[in-house]
Amino acid sequence: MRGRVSGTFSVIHRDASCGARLGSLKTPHGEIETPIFMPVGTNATVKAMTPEDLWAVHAQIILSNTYHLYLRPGHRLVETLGGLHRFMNWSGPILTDSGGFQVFSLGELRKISEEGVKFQSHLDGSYHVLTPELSIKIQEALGADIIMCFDECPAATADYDYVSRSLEMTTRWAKRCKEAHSREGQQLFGIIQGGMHHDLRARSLNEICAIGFDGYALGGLSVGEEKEQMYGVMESCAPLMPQDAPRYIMGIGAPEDLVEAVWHGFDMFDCVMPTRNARNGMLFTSQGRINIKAKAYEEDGGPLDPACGCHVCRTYSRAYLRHLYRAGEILASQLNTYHNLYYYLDLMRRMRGAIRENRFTEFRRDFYGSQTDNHV
Ligand SMILES: CNc1nc2c(CCNCC3CCCCC3)c3nc(N)[nH]c(=O)c3cc2[nH]1
Ligand SMILES: [Zn+2]
Repeated sequence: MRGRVSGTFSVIHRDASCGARLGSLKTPHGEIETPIFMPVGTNATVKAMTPEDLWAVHAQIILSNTYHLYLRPGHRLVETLGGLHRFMNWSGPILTDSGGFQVFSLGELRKISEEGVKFQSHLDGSYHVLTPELSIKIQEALGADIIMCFDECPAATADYDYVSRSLEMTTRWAKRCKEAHSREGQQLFGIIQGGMHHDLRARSLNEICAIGFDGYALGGLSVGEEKEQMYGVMESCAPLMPQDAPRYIMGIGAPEDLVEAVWHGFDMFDCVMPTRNARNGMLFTSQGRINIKAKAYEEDGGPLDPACGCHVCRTYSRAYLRHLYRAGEILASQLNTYHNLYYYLDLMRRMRGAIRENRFTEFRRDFYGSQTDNHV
């Protein structure tokens, strides 16, 4: 099975007790230490965070998206203005998703064919056709450091035959993406589908790896399946994936999912949870998740998370954060997002430390013990 195409990723250290590994991924905009969480920046912004805030919470790489930026403001405009890095003033690495998943989760009417996906914009109802070639052209115009193949992510309810036929089309699309990709220095990752069926996953994995990409993603997860199903796919796919290429699981996940995936040997993750939950007052802490709007915090002068070293936890009280949230203040989104991203990125930093010291299995056991998930 062919490994990666370019030599930008290296495994620095493996924890002998499990699949966890420490890696380094070089990009034109800097080097990424893995395992790493990638904050999601849908419309060329990580909502409620300035680039300075992102550096302060130790973000290394952020995500943006073909679907959103193609529809607004348009990828050619972003290209004319110097590309996405210049446009949003983010000088670190950027990864863009290929848009297929968003067409299915956001677009209104959509029709899938061998050519690509015809859809109606969720913004103004205009009709568009997104093809593998156009997706690659958009991502090249945006100037991301890592771009994704255009794929189909079947619904969790799709039956075996549908998933089987879909992965075959995703493989044909992956070949077209690799053909269409010509931007030097920009890495292209392949996406493995196959639903929750281990035989289909192995087939997709072998087909995608045979084409050869700079990195490999597990798609088709975190679409409403049971955790056991998600973990089962991780467990069966990790050993089959090239050892010396980055492994990215798309759309994952909750903190416990990240710990599980790193334990199995995955390197890169993205999820809207830390940013979206922050705006809804759902905050992650060393003792589990808390709902800051709860009355229990009305007179709580203590820090959000005593174990967190972030600016928010060193400066504001839970009572103040609750007040801001109930008052609908913009600052509530800013401070809550800042903390949640700091928590996620600090969790990744602590996992990297545990791998480096060969104690990741203990880290995983202690982590599950700490998350009382009190949901107050
Ligand atoms: C949430 N669960 C989930 N997400 C998936 C995603 C999206 C990953 N996040 C991308 C960001 C989303 C917000 C805008 C910026 C890009 C998936 N993407 C692709 N291409 N294929 C999947 O199978 C695929 C599967 C996914 N499952
Ligand atoms: Zn904090």
